[in-house]
Amino acid sequence: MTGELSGYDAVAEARSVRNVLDIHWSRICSRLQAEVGEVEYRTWLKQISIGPVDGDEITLNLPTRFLRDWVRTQYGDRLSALWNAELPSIRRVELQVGRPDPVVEPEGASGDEAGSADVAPVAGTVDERVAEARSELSRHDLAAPLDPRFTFDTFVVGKPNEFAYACARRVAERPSSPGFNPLFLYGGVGLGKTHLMHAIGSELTRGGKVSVAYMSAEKFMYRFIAAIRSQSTMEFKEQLRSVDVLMIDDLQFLIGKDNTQEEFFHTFNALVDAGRQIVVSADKSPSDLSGLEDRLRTRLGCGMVADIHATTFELRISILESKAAASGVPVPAKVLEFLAHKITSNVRELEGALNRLIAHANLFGRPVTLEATQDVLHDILKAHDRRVTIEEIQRKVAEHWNIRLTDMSSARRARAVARPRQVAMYLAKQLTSRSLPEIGRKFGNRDHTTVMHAVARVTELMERDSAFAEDVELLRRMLES
Ligand SMILES: Nc1ncnc2c1ncn2[C@@H]1O[C@H](COP(=O)(O)OP(=O)(O)OP(=O)(O)O)[C@@H](O)[C@H]1O
Repeated sequence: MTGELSGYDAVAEARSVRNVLDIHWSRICSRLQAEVGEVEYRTWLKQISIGPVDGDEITLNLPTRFLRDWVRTQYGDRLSALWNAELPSIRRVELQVGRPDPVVEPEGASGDEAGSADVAPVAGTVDERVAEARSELSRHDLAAPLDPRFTFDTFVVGKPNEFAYACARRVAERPSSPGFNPLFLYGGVGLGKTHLMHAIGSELTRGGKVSVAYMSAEKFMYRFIAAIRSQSTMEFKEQLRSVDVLMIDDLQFLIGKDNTQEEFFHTFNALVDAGRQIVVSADKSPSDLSGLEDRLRTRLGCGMVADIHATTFELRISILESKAAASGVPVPAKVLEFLAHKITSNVRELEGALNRLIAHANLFGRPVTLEATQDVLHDILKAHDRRVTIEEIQRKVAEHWNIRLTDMSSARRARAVARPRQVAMYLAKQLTSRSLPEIGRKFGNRDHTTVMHAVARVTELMERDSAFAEDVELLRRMLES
């Protein structure tokens, strides 16, 4: 790679500005999907296409007037807020009845990067594009604003994230400490990387003495391309290199974007050499980010690398408890447990589900119950459907009554063990297509009549004892829905 971009590269990358809007839009769509659920999203929001940006306003098109009106009343504010969070220069969203903009092939684009996946064509002559880009660049702040909700206080710490949390705290207390620069946070989607970065930023800027620039890698690319188009790369570099702390989120986005990677590499070196702090997040560790330049990966890995592991049940419960308490709406422990069992993939989805429940409770003034939860979150829960296995049933039931998993197949007959075992057999009959003899075999080679007896006994007990019935019902819902 060379230090400067050729004119050809510059124009080619400049063409992707429109594509960058598409990228922002696809991120917004993912968020909306997580927030409102698959069904609502498909019914109302999927039909939106993005139109032009004019000043601080972006136009979104919908195919019919009815859809436009509905989306405007139901989601208008949320769409504006999400666009503003992605691109702070956008403050308003105009919803129109219309079709997507036709894509215009630019001059001189033939079989080059214009056809590649990350570069979409943009209309206009080079001069027009430069002028447009300049005004666009001047409208944007260097960095995205920090989200005041993402602080250390609101971050719930547990085993899976305690190391990353401790490293983030340390950087916020003493930036540029040896061994902690760069700080590289990595982990799966929605596990709190952005939250921790914003928390570091908020902590550091509190005194007003430290300048922090936080931006996503996409935004970094977008800014860089806009600078190239407006022939102001020097200003862009100077701006970036004047901050005390630079934080780049979702670095994996730069994979395959060689020119932007190169620019980032130079900025990175300039800042670290000047004793400034860098914080980077990605979905993988530096060594696993194949597609990033080797020298960049090496530099990224030479400070502190901290991973955020997948959440545990305990952490999910703590997060839900904390978010429910902050909302002021009482949410029964059983509902929190249910959610923490069902939605295990990422915290964003978990939070989205809880938010929907709370919004529903507020809107209709009804208490949150397990039944309401099943109803309101029907689509989300369905997306988390899985085939239930007997082993899973045994594990959940053993956990629930706090007995050893081996007791599911042991010969012990004490009631504390025998009753949960009967419940597990009952659930195996209800939730799987296994035959009675097959179920018996999984429970320490028991006879099919033992399973029949267990099913009858549990059914009878459920009729007599409502607390017991509720327990079994909760387990069934957790395993099944
Ligand atoms: N430990 C936690 N305590 C409280 N909230 C959390 C925690 N972990 C994640 N969250 C919340 O979950 C949501 C998603 O987190 P965040 O955006 O930080 O994830 P991410 O790891 O950056 O995801 P992505 O890979 O999509 O960029 C945020 O609203 C965040 O506040």
